[in-house]
Amino acid sequence: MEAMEPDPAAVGASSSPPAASPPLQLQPQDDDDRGAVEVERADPASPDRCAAGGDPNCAPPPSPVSAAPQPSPQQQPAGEDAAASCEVEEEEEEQKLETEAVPGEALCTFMQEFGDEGENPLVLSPRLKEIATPDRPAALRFLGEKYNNLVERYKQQVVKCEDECVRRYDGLKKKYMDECAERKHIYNELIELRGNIRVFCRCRPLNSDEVTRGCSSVVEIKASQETNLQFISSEKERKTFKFDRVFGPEDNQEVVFSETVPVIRSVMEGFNVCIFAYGQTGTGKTFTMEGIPENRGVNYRALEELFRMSEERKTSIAYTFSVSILEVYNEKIRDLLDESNDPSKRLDIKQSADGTQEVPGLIEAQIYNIDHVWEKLKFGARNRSVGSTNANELSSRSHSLVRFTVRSENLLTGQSRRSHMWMVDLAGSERVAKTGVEGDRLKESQFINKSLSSLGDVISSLASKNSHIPYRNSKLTHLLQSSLGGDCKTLMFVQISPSSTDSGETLCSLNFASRVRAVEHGPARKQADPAESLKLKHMSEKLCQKEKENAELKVSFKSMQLQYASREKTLIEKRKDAEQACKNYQQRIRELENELGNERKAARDFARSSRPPLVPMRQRQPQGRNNYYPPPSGPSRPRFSKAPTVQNKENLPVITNKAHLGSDNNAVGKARRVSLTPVIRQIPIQPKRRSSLAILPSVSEQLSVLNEKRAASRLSHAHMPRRSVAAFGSIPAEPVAGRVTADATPDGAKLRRIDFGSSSSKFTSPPPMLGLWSKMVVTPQQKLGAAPAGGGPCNSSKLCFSIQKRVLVPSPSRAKPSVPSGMGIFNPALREQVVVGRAGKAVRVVNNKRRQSVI
Ligand SMILES: Nc1ncnc2c1ncn2[C@@H]1O[C@H](COP(=O)(O)OP(=O)(O)OP(=O)(O)O)[C@@H](O)[C@H]1O
Repeated sequence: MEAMEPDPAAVGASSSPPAASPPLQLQPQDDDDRGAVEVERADPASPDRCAAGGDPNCAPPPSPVSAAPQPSPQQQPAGEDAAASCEVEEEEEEQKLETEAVPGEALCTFMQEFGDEGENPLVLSPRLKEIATPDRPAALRFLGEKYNNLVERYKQQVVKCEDECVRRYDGLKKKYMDECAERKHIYNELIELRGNIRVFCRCRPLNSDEVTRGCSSVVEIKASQETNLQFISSEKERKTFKFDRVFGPEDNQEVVFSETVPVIRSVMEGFNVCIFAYGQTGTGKTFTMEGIPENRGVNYRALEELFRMSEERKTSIAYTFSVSILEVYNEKIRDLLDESNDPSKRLDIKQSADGTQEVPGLIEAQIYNIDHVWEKLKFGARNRSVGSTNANELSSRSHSLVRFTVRSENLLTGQSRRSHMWMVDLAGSERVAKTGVEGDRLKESQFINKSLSSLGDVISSLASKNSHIPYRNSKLTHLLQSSLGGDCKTLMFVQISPSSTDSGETLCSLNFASRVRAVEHGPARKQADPAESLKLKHMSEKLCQKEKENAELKVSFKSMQLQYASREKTLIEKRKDAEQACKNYQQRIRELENELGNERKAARDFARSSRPPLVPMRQRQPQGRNNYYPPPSGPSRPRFSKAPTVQNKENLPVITNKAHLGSDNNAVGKARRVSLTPVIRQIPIQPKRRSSLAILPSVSEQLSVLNEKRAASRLSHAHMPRRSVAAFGSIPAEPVAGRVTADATPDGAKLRRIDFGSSSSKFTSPPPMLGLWSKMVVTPQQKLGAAPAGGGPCNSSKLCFSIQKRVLVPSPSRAKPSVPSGMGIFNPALREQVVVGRAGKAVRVVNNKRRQSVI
């Protein structure tokens, strides 16, 4: 037989199993096996403990033959005694026996087969019997290792699966919770939209008395179905009721409150809320609403929650709370916070302006913290009418109502709200016969049943949407009017007993609750503070008024806009016309200026050619000092607006009337320094001028006017530059007073013949200087009334006057008139002379003989 060397790696691997998995302790299948296991335990470090087959770390176990130490002849002691040689022989014999009895081939085959194919040790374990006894321990060790590895692998797989399962479970659970929350949220929204009264059903546990009596439960509530309840009317018959939430006997106060809290929170948002408990006597109405000191009910927890919320929101909303507690006992309202407990005090229900029911005179106590409110609740509970009945030791004999008022003011918007939360613990419906009441208790029961019956009627009417709801049939329904059919959120607890002895009442209560649940009273709405509402009402009225005014103003504004638009259009057109006219005028002015320039030029030329002779030398001033020149004989004479005043001259000559009128012309020579030379000044041409020739006085008028104005006489154009401009600048195109000729000169010489041609009617200003000058030179015959050749006597004299006004040098104010009115005409000395100009005391005359001279 070929000896098998032990593989150190296989040995190491087999000798050190994973720490996490203790080696499987195999139970021996029979005595042989047990012996093998014992061998295994006795020699744990045996090199035979190796794996083979599929395990690469395991090599086939060494053959027992090869593994067994072979005693060499040299190792044997020579000359030992007989006993020692005997022992050795025995050992050798045993080893020989073992080697011969256990062939290692079967084990190797087993291991190979198992290692190659066998995954499941149990499949091959029956083959252990085929293996000879000496090989069994090794086979068992091998199998044990295999088991251990497998178990380890399974364990890892299980852990992995567990992790996976936990993860999936958590995900599914979260999804489920989310779905539930979503469903509840949607359902609540639906309920709010439909305005249903929410109904929670709570079933109390069987009490000790019922248990003792062996009463069974007629109610079945499945934990998985939170909204369903099954009423077992008989063994075969079950009736299912559906409510918004069903609480079983095991549900405690916290669970109940956690479902109630969303409704309670609404009161902080400004909704009116009403929570009431209904049910047979002794079913736990007071327990749910008030609770017991060690296990508080909805009232106390709700107020606690409201105070907590107010504290949480105090930065944005300021809340104030007040509480009123009353009871309806035998159809009378009693104020439970009234310390005087005056029985004569009568309280009644009145409808307020905003349509809600109020109890005037009801005490409304301000509360500031939860301890304070708890005191008030305790005080009210102490005053409540309770009595003992067969059904309940402390049976409520009245309907108890706690009204919690929340006033809020939004600190950011200033909006105020006032909302109520009613918490009602109704008296229990009871069967008189069952409760065994009489006397006062019987009377109480009758009142209780009557008011509960009224409540049932109201609910029925609401459910069937009757037009008339009999709220006023009882104090209870009248008080709860706005809660049952109004715009508040209503929550009803229907309390039931599970006992089979109360099955009739339980069924009644469940039917009633189902009807209540079907009532739709429209969606709730937020309540405003009545004072605030009044203020808002006034404001809205004012707003309406203002809106009306605004609308009227808008209409008038629109019409005005239209008016302005049309006026603007007209004005624009007018302005365009005016601009056009102005342009025309300017064009015309330019034309006239050109004409004037031409005429001036012609006049200058003409004057140069036909200048009148000067006066004799003796009468003339020295040439160097005489600055007087006769006026030009034509329109080319330069324009002047202001002649130098006489006052500005030195050696003002004093010309007396005598001198002036005398025949001696020497006196005239003294006015030598008076300059009559006109100052040339460019005067802008004004387009629009009034015609000075439009109205001219007659000769007599001229003279009188001249006398009157003589004291302040100045050249008219000096004072009225516009007139002078008009006189010299505006030349009518058409002759104003017929064709003007210069035939009226003393010698009949024709100075100038002016034909104005056509002209605009707007330019009917005085004729130009040329024309005027021709008029100025008047013959004595003309003075005496002869009609001039051009325009007749009147026109001639007018022209003369005009020319005097415009051309004459202004005389100083102190100077006396040089020519008295009319004197020049009738004085024989001056008959031949015609005054044509005056400068102070100097008078320019035209002499028949000398033509022109200065006196
Ligand atoms: N869910 C509950 N868990 C434990 N005990 C309860 C529960 N409900 C009611 N009880 C107990 O049942 C008894 C009667 O309850 P309770 O006085 O509240 O009934 P009730 O409906 O108010 O009766 P009544 O109409 O006569 O006033 C009390 O002792 C109360 O502790």
